[in-house]
Amino acid sequence: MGKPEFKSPRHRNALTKTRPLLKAKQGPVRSSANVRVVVRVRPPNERESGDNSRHVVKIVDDQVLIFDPKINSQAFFYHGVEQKGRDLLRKANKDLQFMFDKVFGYESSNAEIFESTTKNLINSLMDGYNCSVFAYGATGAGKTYTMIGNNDNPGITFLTMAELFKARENLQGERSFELGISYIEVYNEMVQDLLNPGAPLQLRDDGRYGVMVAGIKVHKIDNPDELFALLDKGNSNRTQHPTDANAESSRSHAVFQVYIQMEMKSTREVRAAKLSMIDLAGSERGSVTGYGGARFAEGANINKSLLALGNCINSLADGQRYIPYRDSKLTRLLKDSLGGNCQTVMVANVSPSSLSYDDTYNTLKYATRAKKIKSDVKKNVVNVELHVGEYVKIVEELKKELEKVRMQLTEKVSEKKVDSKLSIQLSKMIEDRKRLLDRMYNVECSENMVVLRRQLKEDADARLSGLLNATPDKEEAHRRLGNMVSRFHRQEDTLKTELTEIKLAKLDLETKTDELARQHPEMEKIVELANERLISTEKHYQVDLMQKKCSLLEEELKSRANLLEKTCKMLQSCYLQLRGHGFATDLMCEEYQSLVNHLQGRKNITWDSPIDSGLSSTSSVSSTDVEVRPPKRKLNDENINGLNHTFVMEPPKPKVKVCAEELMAKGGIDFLNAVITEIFYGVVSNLFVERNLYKTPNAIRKKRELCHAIKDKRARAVSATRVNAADLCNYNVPERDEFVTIVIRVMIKFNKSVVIRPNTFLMFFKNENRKEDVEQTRRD
Ligand SMILES: Nc1ncnc2c1ncn2[C@@H]1O[C@H](COP(=O)(O)OP(=O)(O)OP(=O)(O)O)[C@@H](O)[C@H]1O
Repeated sequence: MGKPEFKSPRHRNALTKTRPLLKAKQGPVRSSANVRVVVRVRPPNERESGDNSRHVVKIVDDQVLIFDPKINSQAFFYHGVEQKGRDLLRKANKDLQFMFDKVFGYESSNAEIFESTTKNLINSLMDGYNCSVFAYGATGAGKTYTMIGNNDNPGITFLTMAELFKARENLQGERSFELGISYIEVYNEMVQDLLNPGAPLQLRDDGRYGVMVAGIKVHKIDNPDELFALLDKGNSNRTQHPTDANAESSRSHAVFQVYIQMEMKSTREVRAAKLSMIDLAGSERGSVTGYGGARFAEGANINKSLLALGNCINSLADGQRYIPYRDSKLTRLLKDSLGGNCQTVMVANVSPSSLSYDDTYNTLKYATRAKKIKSDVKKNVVNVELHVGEYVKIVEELKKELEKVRMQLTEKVSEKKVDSKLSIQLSKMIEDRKRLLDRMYNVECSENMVVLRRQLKEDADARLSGLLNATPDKEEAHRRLGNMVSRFHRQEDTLKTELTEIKLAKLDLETKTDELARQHPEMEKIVELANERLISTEKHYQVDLMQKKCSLLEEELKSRANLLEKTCKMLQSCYLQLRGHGFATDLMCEEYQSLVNHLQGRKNITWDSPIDSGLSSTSSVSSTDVEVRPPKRKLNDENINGLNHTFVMEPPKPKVKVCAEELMAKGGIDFLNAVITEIFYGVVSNLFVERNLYKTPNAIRKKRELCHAIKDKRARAVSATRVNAADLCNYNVPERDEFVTIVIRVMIKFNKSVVIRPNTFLMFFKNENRKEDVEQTRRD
């Protein structure tokens, strides 16, 4: 499609204004554009070629013509003398110059007209702009010839439609087309469907689509043949009557409309455009028609509508707000084409002959006025069809979305049901676990109490065995206690079995609960919470159980304390009586004293052997073993009054004497070292604890040092090849007396006497003060 040949500055402006619109992607985009006006001067017909007429239109160039130009007339002679002035008897030439967008002369073909007018409209149509072309002119001026033409010279309607199909073919890859046509005529102010002749149709104003022909049928066309067939059909139905001016005069205004809908395949943008091609009825003066009656009325109506058209054009050209479209059916129909949303081309057809002087003059005047009309052009990108299409699509999508949401909702609901089921299941499991826990606690309580009672009964039986002689009473008591113990045992067994079952069931439920949480992570938190609660409850039960056991033991302790008190009182009484009567043996006294010591929390210290005389020598240390005895204290009679008084008794003889050599013989030097080291390590720790030394920072430091020293020793001992007891003195003990105490405690703890050679022992006491102590001890 070629570039439009706009030459006038005005139309160049119009073009530059219009071009960006064509590139616009989204619509509607508005702009104003002038009506493009071209004038076609048809060749004079036979009648006009006679002597009685002259040419009143002179085409200067392709845009300018002169109406009624001055004629270089032959010399005017008066009385044989050539006169300088004009012939005053003749009418003066108007010699009016008209300028149009294009002026076509006699030789111009319809194809040329098409090239300069409607061909460019195809681009606009493809961009979604409404376009209209109407042929204006007097009867016989060549309107129908221009619009319809003939077989040899098809009119611009055919050519435009052919171009439209060509464009459709070119653009079919990128967009889909739908084409429809309607063909109507306005005859005597009645609208007829030329493709389906019948009753007159009514015009309706539609707020959205403008003026609509009610009941008009739009024929879908797919190819040019269909179109041309319909066009032929419509033309044949058009009202024609011969007039003086035209033997085949069209007595109606014919409106051929093409509806184009395009959908962009890539963007799915829908564009719609309407092309209106109007062949107006010819204007004529009543005097010209030469007819009266029906033809005259017909002409009057034509003139009326054309007059209304002229008024509309004038109003539009003057920029008035009110345009009298409603004055005629024709102007109502052309409302869109003239001042509406339309790119309009007006082809003004004129006869060159002076026989149509006034008609031509009027046509040229109207055409000039029409040039001033500015139409409000907008691209129909977003149009009804698009909305409908979009809405259908949106509705479809919304339906899908709704369905999806419904599905999700259903799933959610079912999920919620599952959740609810799971919750119920979980709650039941947790309740069961709680019930089991309660039962377990009760059974465990019973079992613990039974065990404790059974143990107490066994203790009682043991005590009883020591207290009673082998008498029937003892046997009876023993039998009774034995029965009770047996009963407790049975109860224990039953309870233990029950407890095992409960624990298994509880474990099973716990596993199930954990499994449930694993399968349904959303339940994990709930399960975790429930577990924590159950654990808390279980701990609470355990504490409760311990308290019960403590209570029972406390009662037992009280009972035993009571028993012990009675026993001690009785023992003391017996002992004192025996002693008073001189029946108390040494052993008895010793045991009594041991008991008293025991009750006081004191322990005996057993020394290996008496220190021999050699120990008196401070300068030399004999190699003889020594037994260090605690100072022997005399029985203090003043202190005999109660057990809480101290009795000084001979320490019992050591039961076992194991010398270092024996230890070595048993396990070797390493074993001896290990034993001693471990003993020391443990004893040191215990010592500090027992003496509450750990409470002071100084003691803690000492303990640490001591422990480190022992550790070092242990480390050294492992690698030592030869160690003896003398190495004991090498310990870096901060305070010697502490160390002495340690050694003593080792002996007590193991209930053994470690034979320490005097020289070894004395090495600890190099200090003179300590040596004195030792000597004093030895003396004692
Ligand atoms: N450019 C032209 N070249 C040759 N013949 C033409 C041309 N224009 C018109 N004619 C002829 O002039 C006659 C009248 O033309 P036409 O029927 O097109 O006039 P009209 O304006 O439609 O008249 P009416 O309004 O009465 O229908 C026709 O016979 C037509 O063939």
